[in-house]
Amino acid sequence: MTKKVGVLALQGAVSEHISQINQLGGQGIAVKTPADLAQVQGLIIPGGESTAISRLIQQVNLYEPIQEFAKTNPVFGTCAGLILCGSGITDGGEKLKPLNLIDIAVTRNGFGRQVDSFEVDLDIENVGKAIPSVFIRAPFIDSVGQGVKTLATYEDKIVMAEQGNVLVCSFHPELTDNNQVIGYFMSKIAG
Ligand SMILES: NC(=O)CC[C@H](N)C(=O)O
Repeated sequence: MTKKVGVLALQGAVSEHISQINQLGGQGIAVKTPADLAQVQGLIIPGGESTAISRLIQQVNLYEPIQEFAKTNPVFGTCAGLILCGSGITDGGEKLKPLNLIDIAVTRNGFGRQVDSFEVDLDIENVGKAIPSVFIRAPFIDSVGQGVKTLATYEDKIVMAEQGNVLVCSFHPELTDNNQVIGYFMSKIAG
């Protein structure tokens, strides 16, 4: 059966995720409402601007539905989506209500102060070696709680992790031709 994979489509990098999902044999679906969410078996929260996405999640009444969804279905937060899936923001101050799906504390724009955007090859546990990864004003994970597994680091910073159904990464897996990271997420969705 074709896996229906939602991409939260309120703001940010939506279409590139949908085309990778489709290339991998799934059906990518833009999720804008709780009714859309009810149709999918996994959800990607994409990169973009985390405070804007946070505000929109609350406006369209998706905050609790996403939390419920994540109890039984895989969720993948990329870049701004990682910030939203986390449980706290170390550098604080911003009006952002994280979804608390994975026990990580995050620094926003962690690499952004040094250089805005860069590409590196990462060795990612469970996924593969030398995976091209694009970082754009990317956050990093400062600390992980018990039960969170680190999958990749860059310059000693945690940039990819998972806890049960919930996967997060600092970079944009949809922006290269390599689809192994999104393929890994799709393997977590029951067939
Ligand atoms: N590429 C991205 O998603 C950037 C995230 C952005 N810096 C934020 O904090 O929301």
